[in-house]
Amino acid sequence: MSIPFLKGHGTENDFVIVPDPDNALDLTPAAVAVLCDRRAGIGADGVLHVVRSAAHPEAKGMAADAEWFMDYRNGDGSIAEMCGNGVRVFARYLQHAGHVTEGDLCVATRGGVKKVHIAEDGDVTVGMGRARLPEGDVTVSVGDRTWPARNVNMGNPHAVAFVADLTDAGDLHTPPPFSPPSAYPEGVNVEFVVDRGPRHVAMRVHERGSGETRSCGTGACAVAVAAARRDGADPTVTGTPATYTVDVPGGRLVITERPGGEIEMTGPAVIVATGEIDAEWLENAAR
Ligand SMILES: N[C@@H](CCC[C@H](N)C(=O)O)C(=O)O
Repeated sequence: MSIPFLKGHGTENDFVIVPDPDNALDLTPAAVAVLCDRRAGIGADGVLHVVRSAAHPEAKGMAADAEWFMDYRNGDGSIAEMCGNGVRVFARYLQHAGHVTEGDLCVATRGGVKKVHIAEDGDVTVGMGRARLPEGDVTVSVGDRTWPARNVNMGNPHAVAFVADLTDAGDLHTPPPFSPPSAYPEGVNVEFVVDRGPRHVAMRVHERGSGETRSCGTGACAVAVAAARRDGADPTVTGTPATYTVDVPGGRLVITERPGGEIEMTGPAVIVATGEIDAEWLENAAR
């Protein structure tokens, strides 16, 4: 028996996409981890499990507003509240599969219903909601160097540190330690950021549950908000939108914070392959 899958990415944040409209698959954390394994499996930063909202216990309540639920999983099998690049790739999959056409649609996520726009030029824009900026001093470290970090919550937690050079972040193979240890009881995504020009920054990220990735959409939004506040821009106070260009190792994202605080993220989303997973292999490998 085989399980259809697709492979896609958004600014090289890559995903195995598993269409499962009726939520019939038992996609255990171990199964997700082997699918994402870059040597023993297909390889990806995470899995986008595509389920009809009405068929998923966590999404039933959103079914009237969004037909499809993005059941996102990190590469280690853990669950995250939200994945910004994932939503763009999810929308591209829905278009690829003929479930939607260009234009506006809604996607249910654990972070609520997200409005998406698929543009003619190939870019996909997602309404990411508002950022929360919990108070509290946090630091992140690499080796014997430590930086203050801004706490930004985009539905999932981020610690944003401005550094002099992106190589300061080291190899990012392991999660950068943060302090105080109680700051993120459920772990955190850590972004290291440098300035590239006016309202233009570049970042690297260590993602909770996936390691260093080539891009993180929620991370880019957190970085844009942290940079705006550092630069004295707060659209929720001034009523003037703030747009930041955020370069990631895998490409470029454009983030706009609107006067009401709503954040929009625009970037590419690509389907690169379709295939079949050997169900017997998956069952054995995930034991
Ligand atoms: N790559 C994602 C974020 C995925 C979730 C994250 N690793 C977490 O655990 O919070 C994005 O594009 O936002």
